[in-house]
Amino acid sequence: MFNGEKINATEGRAVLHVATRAKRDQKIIVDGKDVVPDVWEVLDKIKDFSDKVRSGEWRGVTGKPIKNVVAVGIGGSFLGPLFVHTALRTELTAGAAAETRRLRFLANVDPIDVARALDQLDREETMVVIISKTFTTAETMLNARTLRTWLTKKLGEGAVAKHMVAVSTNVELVKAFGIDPQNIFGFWDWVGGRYSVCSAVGMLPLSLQYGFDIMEQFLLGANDIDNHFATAPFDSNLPVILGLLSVWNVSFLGYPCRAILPYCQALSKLAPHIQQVSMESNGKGVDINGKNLPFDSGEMDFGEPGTNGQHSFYQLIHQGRVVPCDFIGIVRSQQSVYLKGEIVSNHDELMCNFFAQADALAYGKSAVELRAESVPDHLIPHRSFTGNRPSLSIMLPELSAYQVGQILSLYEHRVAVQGFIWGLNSFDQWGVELGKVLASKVRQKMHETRTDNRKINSADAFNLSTQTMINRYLEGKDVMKYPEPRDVFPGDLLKPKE
Ligand SMILES: O=P(O)(O)OC[C@H]1O[C@H](O)[C@H](O)[C@@H](O)[C@@H]1O
Repeated sequence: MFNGEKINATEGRAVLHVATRAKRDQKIIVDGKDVVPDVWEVLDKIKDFSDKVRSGEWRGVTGKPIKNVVAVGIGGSFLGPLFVHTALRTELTAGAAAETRRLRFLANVDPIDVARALDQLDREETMVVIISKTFTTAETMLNARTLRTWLTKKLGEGAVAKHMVAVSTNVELVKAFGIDPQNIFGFWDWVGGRYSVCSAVGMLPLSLQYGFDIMEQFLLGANDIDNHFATAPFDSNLPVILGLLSVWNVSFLGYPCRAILPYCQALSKLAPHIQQVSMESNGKGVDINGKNLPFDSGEMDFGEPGTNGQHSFYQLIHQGRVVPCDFIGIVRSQQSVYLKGEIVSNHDELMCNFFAQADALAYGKSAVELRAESVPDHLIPHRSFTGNRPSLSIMLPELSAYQVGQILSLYEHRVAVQGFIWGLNSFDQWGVELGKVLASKVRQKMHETRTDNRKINSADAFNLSTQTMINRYLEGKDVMKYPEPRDVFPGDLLKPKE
């Protein structure tokens, strides 16, 4: 991976997200060329651009400074940046740097997400960053067209140059969309979408919100774990140890789930991000050579911050199925509350739970202990805990941009280790294609039926259940035939004043 070899064999690509956070003086070679200067050319451009926007030198088309950013993207062009943004919002330095600025994300093609992303935003003070590696993803492109209309309807066509920028590897399509080539922030096909948060995908919107200097700390944290992964002996190499533990739990003990349980609200979007990193990478049916795997690969990830999860699904984890858990705790919290009269601070209280849960899973509670507590015999089976349930705990000294970069890199490399051991390609994602193709067919038929004012029939060649479902959907619409497009935004309906 680090040598720039094309280990993503099915797409003929190198896998070098580590280059996106390389230090200026590192050398990383792809096809005989050092790519680190290219990485820094884009990072320097991001610094320059974000400084201009944040200082108010860059203004919107009506002369107002830009205060809000809407980042439009989905999958890897959304989850990583959302994770980092959520992690930094309440960190004191980052929070102060963001002042009154707002960063929103628009991922889903659902118009409800449009309404929520745009709620309360003044177009004159808003910049839209379209993030798409391919610039062909259907959801992102419709959302990009939607926001272009939202801007130009009120501010005129000139708004695009001042209020829309893009992050993509596909410069030609971005230009065709109408975005000024100067306002394109590039990256490369050797950065996988789900591994792209350290490229312009994350660095541009997050630098606009927090400033480049803070985001550079995030890159340094990721780079620190990259170096550790590349150089530390296996018996003290964190991604290797974590990856081996996962393979042991999944393939040897037969526990295919993993719960990611940060005792830190700022890490509430870690699990959704790692779901993509892990499940899109290692959820494969064949090995690197295309042969059926003789075992189930991948793990099913889910998670919620502690202590919320304790009051929800921990019941199953303690007494039902065995689910290996990752507990993540922080020594010094981003925020502090300590009330008079309480015996511990609020963060200590949170961490007491962090320590308690791992113990409860490991040691459980036996019938003997329950009897000693005078629990009635008939309740003893219900109140017993088997113990011997695996978990691991990671504790970080604090959670600032640097540690956020460390956690990101730790999980990315752990997933790669698992994929290497399972012998599969962790860097392609052919499994997402079929649904996209079928959605295109449905889109075409939906257009035809609603234009021709007719229902789906057997000639449309859907299976009977899909045909029935689509027709039931069409019956429920106010009008079958399409009304004239109105360019009305859900946000407009929510906020008629603007
Ligand atoms: O960045 P984009 O090209 O728009 O891709 C966004 C997402 O789309 C696909 O469905 C892939 O499965 C993801 O890996 C990718 O992150």
